Amino acid sequence: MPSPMTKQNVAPAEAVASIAVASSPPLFAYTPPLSVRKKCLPQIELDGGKAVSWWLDSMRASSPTRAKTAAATGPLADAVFNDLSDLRMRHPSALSNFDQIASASNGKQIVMFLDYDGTLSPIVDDPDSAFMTNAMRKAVREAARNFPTAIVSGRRLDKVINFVQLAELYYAGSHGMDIKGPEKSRHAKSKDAKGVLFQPASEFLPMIDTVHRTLLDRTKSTPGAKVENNKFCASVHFRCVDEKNWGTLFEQVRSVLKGYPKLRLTQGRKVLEIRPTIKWDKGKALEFLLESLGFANCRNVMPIYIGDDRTDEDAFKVLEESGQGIGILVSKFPKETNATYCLQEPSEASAMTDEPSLVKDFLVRLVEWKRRQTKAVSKV
Ligand SMILES: O=P(O)(O)OC[C@H]1O[C@H](O[C@H]2O[C@H](CO)[C@@H](O)[C@H](O)[C@H]2O)[C@H](O)[C@@H](O)[C@@H]1O
Repeated sequence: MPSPMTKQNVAPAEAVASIAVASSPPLFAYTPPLSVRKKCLPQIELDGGKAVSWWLDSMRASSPTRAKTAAATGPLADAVFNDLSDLRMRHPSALSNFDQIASASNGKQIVMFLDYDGTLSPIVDDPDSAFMTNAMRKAVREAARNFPTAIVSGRRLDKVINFVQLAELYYAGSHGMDIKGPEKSRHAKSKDAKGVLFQPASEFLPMIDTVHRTLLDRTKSTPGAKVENNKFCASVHFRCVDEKNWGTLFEQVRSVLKGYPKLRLTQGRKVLEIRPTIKWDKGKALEFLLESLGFANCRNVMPIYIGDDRTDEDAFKVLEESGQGIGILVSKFPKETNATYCLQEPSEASAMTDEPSLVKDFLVRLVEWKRRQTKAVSKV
């Protein structure tokens, strides 16, 4: 059982130094497959030697709107396209292979974990306008009626609850550092799960608050930059910043972080994220929730995690390493991933179909399948 934050789960000074901004590659940046990187040695340093240029490359590659934007053009773009078919073979579509997922889940208790941005809501320019549709809300509500369901987000808890507006869910905000369960749960096996509340980074609250204010001030000269206070972490958005100013913005963020060795920098979709160095992430949150629900060391449980971002990889990795559960990556483009399946292969894509609507289709199908199973069992 993960314990509340103690001195032991704060990364030691050496570990902090090893992930200091100036000397490390980005943790959650889009990384082209090795075959691509080898072909592009002049553009991307494999030894991580030039940290700032590494970060800038990865800022350019984050959240591509077209595959070619991720890879620029020329040999890198060609190599990305050549790797596409290989990645598709390794991470097939969760919808086209639904029967496989259903048969693996047969007789097991599904526990559903859903990321928010880019999974339940489409990616939009303004983070405060990332609303989910009513149809998606209905699909999530139905999922929660049939399976224990948790939203695991980088957002602050109150904001993500406000977007989702469903009382019957478990929520893990701030990349899993702020966990809350429903007052009433029809699913919890363990009575501890009701109203579960866990904040492993609570001692960082004043620090993040100060850093948030300093970032607001330091980045105000960069047009389009947006700083978001996610309670136990802070986000600096560059989606609306002109690419020619990304270097300046990165330096502004780096200059603030220099004073805080207990914070680290990671990257999501067109966003730099400042987080405590504690060993806690979406993967740990998944383990914590499974345990709180009473499914620790349970062989007949099937956790399914759906997410689109680098931060979701921690959860995919936990599932992959435990050999139990299914990770589903939501992405139009090839990415290295620990997920087993993907949603939105090019064959599923159309101008009218965004990734979240495929997530909705998957949830609806899973609920229908579960209902059929329950009916069949009750007839016997
Ligand atoms: O873990 P998530 O629920 O996926 O949250 C990750 C970050 O999502 C939000 O930013 C992203 O979505 C925005 C709205 O579509 C978009 O404008 C931005 O570029 C994306 O990075 C959120 O604003 C961040 O605080 C979360 O950390």
